[in-house]
Amino acid sequence: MNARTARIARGATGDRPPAPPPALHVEDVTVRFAGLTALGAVSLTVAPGSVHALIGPNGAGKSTCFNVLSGLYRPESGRVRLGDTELTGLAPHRIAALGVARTFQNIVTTEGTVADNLMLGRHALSRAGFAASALHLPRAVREQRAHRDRVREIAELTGLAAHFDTPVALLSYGDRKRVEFARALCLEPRVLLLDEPVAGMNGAERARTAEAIAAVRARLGLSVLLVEHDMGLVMRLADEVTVLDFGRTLAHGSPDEVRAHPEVLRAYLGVPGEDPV
Ligand SMILES: Nc1ncnc2c1ncn2[C@@H]1O[C@H](COP(=O)(O)OP(=O)(O)OP(=O)(O)O)[C@@H](O)[C@H]1O
Repeated sequence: MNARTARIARGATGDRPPAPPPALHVEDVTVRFAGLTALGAVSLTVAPGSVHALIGPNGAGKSTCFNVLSGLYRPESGRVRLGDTELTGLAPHRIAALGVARTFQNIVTTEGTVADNLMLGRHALSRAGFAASALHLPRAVREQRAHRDRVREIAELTGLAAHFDTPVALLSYGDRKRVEFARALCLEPRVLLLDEPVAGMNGAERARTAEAIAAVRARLGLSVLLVEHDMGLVMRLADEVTVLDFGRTLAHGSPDEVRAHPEVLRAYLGVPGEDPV
């Protein structure tokens, strides 16, 4: 295990507070689908260590923006940068390796225990190699143990410790969705893209997930870009909010500024002067 892997296996934080991640810059990004402008010169910056929410009505372009950031779509024009590192046009696994991890709206986890699923999230960080692991060489055994310790810490941070050895198929919907969240964290990202993390959850599950996001942000110091329709959650967690509508930036500011913005009220409710939250 080299020094970097050892640090990651121990945990990104160690005893010292984590170094702040670089800012994530989206600059004038345009994506078109057969003439439809899904994103028209959209710009936003996720400040280091902040929670930035991306909101907007259905079809506004939020998922398209996530797909550009995670490398699934290549923009027609514009750039994405993590600090000085160009992410535009890189393959998804390269972007993940540079520290930008994402979750998806739909649950994909159905097999294995919570621990198994979180260990899968460590795969990209594993240095020992298949042969060394299969032969149980001491180096590989040490690395596996360090990864498992870290995975247990992440399970604690995300409220999954009690379910660590439980098959995911036996978990509630909310817990399974939180396994996806925890698995993305197992990559030790510097920026986490959360796509509707509480969609379909009941009130108690939403509260647990909101707590987990706040805990992760406070303890790991990473930046979060959050797409979510639950305005209560957005207003509670976000430092900054960008509002998209028909692929354009409608408003940007603090949750309070955005909540009072007349264009936002119009886009959400079709009437001025009412609160969307
Ligand atoms: N692969 C695609 N091919 C064609 N059109 C697409 C594609 N993906 C998205 N669009 C269109 O681009 C626009 C933006 O869609 P997008 O899914 O990004 O919106 P959204 O804000 O994420 O919506 P929702 O809240 O419903 O998920 C929509 O008009 C959508 O129909």
